[in-house]
Amino acid sequence: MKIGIVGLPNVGKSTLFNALTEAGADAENYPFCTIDPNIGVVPVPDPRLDWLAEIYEPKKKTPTVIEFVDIAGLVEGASRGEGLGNKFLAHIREVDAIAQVVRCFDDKNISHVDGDISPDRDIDIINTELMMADLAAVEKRLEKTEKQAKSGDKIYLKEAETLKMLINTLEEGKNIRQLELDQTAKRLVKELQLLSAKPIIYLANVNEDEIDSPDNELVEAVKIHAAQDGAKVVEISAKIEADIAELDEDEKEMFLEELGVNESGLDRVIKAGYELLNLITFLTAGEQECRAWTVEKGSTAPEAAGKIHSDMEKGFIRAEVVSFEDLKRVGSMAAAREEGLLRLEGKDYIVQDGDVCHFRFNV
Ligand SMILES: Nc1ncnc2c1ncn2[C@@H]1O[C@H](COP(=O)(O)OP(=O)(O)OP(=O)(O)O)[C@@H](O)[C@H]1O
Ligand SMILES: [Mg+2]
Repeated sequence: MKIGIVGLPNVGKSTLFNALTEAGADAENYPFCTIDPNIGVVPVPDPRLDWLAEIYEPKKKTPTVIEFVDIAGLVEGASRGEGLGNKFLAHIREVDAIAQVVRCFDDKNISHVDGDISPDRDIDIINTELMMADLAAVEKRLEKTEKQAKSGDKIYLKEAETLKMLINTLEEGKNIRQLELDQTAKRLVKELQLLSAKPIIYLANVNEDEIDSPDNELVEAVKIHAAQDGAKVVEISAKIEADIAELDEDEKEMFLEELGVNESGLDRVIKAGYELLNLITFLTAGEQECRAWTVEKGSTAPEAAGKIHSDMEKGFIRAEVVSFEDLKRVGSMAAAREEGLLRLEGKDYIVQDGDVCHFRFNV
């Protein structure tokens, strides 16, 4: 699951990306790897996993991860090929969700491609480029579909009708994500990898000394825009995050305390990204390893087991499940069992966020 960091040039995308991946490199035990200089694997912070590791004292503690992709800056006209636009847009097609970095910091030494600091205009430029790229993709597909529809085949007629609806939406300047999609539309959006259909969060990148300061007009502008898009805003200062990422754990805590925050901006970005991807976490615990795993919301117990090993899914018998909250309240797995909090669940069980699972299976 990948999140693309998108925005105009010089808005702080790489600074944020470096902070995210730098922080990841320090994560205990996690076999951190940079797949590509522009793709970073980032551990998802989870206090539940920390608690389990304290109780079990396992040899290994393994967080779950998401990937961030640092995409080069888009400029106005990207969808017409300006500034290597087509290549960068192709990178965005590959990601599952978009984090749009919006410049809200002021620094005369760092030039803005369009002159002054204006979150509203910047968001419009980026979203317009994404919509234009979508429009081109949909129009191209419509040409093909219209030829196929000449046969009178209902599937193609319906497809053409849907494509026209998508074109209308884009021409009105609306993102595809704002639409309710039927099956045909869903299929087409997926096949065409439409950019304006991807889930989005906005990251308001503010000056170091303005983090969480009230009445920041620039951040307000981002919030208004995001609300129209049904999206969340996370306020960060990529610059501070880059500095924090270089500290060791103790220094980090002291620094955050001084700033009066209990969670780094990076953690907020990672969590928001995780939610955006419609993912939940289940946990496994034992003396060998305590681990957090990712599944899509709505996954069944065998599907979750399959994340661990395909044999576990194929030979699934049942899952022993206790919710993390219950487990923490009673303090141990033995106590959870005694109090009847450890449930036996079958193959239709829908895994819930925070379930601590043990799978029984046959090979
Ligand atoms: N919150 C901030 N406050 C002050 N300066 C910042 C902030 N965030 C980033 N910068 C600075 O802005 C400059 C541009 O940042 P960066 O290289 O990360 O931009 P970018 O979006 O990756 O640009 P490009 O699209 O060209 O790759 C850097 O000098 C960086 O230190
Ligand atoms: Mg960059």
